[in-house]
Amino acid sequence: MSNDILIIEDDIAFGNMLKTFLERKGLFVSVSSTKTGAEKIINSTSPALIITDIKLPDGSGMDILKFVKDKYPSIAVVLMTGYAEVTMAVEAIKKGALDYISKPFRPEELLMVINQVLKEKSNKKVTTSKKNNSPLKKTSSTNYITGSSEAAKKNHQYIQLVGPTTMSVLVQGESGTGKEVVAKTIHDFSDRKEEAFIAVDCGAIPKEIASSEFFGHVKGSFTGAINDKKGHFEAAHRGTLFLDEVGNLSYENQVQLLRALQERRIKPVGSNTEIEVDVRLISATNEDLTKAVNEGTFREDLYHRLNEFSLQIPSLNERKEDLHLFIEFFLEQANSSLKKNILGLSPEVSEAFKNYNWPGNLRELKNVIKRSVLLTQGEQVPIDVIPREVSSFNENKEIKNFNIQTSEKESILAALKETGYNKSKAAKLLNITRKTLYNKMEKYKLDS
Ligand SMILES: Nc1ncnc2c1ncn2[C@@H]1O[C@H](COP(=O)(O)OP(=O)(O)OP(=O)(O)O)[C@@H](O)[C@H]1O
Repeated sequence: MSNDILIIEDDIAFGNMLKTFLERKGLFVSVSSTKTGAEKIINSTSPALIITDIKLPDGSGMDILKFVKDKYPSIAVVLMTGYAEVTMAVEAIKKGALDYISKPFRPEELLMVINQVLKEKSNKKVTTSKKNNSPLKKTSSTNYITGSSEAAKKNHQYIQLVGPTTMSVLVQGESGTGKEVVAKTIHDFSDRKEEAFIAVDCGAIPKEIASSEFFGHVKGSFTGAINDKKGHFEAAHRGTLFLDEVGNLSYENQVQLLRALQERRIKPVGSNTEIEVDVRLISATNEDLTKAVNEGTFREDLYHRLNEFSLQIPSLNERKEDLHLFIEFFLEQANSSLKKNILGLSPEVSEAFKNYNWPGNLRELKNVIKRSVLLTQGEQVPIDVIPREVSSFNENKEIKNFNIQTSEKESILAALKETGYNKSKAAKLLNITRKTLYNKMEKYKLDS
């Protein structure tokens, strides 16, 4: 596969501007303004990375994502989203997009995302391509911080307890909450830590080639099997196999997986010889597997086999006490990778971060911090470099649930009264920014 980039953007001038900028940085770029044109380019050149707008004249970025995930799962997709489309971007990430970038953005920001994605692609978990037999890689060891919230402390305790056992662990949580990091930490607490930790993205494996991916194949066993290939089970022998997005496995693949786990033996496709494997299994899912079991799409026996111990990772919104720790940690990481020395967030940014609901969880926080560090000139991250969806989250939010007041106006009045007309305190009580409070007071003609 090439290192080419395909930009899909219906604003032709903008697409060409990005192309010129990226080509000056030494990248090979093609541009398409339609979905149909883009699909032709993908079929003929198989780029490494696709950057697509969400709205296209003959379809959407989500269609492109689906097309790529079905046909070329190893191509990375990044979405360019408008301000109002963030929820869709988060949905896209759940469906396999690697990242999104909110418009308007500066070309340097896009370049940073591209470099990050291309770097991650080369170290990333084992995803499979129909075209090339990518070598199995160990994922690099990750830096892990525990957090100080009750939920974080409890989970850490569980990780330490279950780590040294051979129990299968099912890690559940929303996308970007750190499930893979938790899986790697469990591995690091086990006496398998010197052996391989093989991470497999089950959502990226087409079901037709899943058995060859898991169990390997011998040369000539099917068209395209030009060499013997080791499967993930063999690669993880004596170590840990991490199955991410396990709920995405087809029913047939679930049966094969269960058999391998029960018998502790696998047979590569086209071979007559069985191989013994000793693998500790950790799986992750961001969907409710019990629901899938009830609906009959996920095998109950496999579910129990995977779930000898389960961990529920809270969303970032549910662990806001940990936010400052992660901010500091990601800030330090960004400073060191971008060779900058940003000391912290300005008070406005701190406030905005606290109020925002972080639908993409830790991954979103890490990305937002990295981009902000890149764009910050002074010592503190100013409000104008953070994405609009974060800085103005509250402005669009209806004020709800403050005590039992019925209308927004009544809620504001009650909060003002309660705080002796101290606007900062009232805004805090209402969970909005001071600026929003002023706007709302003006709207309702409340004296300040
Ligand atoms: N405890 C932690 N300490 C430090 N960094 C973390 C921690 N948890 C997660 N991260 C960082 O947050 C990002 C998302 O984490 P990770 O990929 O593990 O999430 P995930 O839940 O597996 O996501 P997905 O469901 O999309 O596969 C990664 O860049 C990771 O390094």
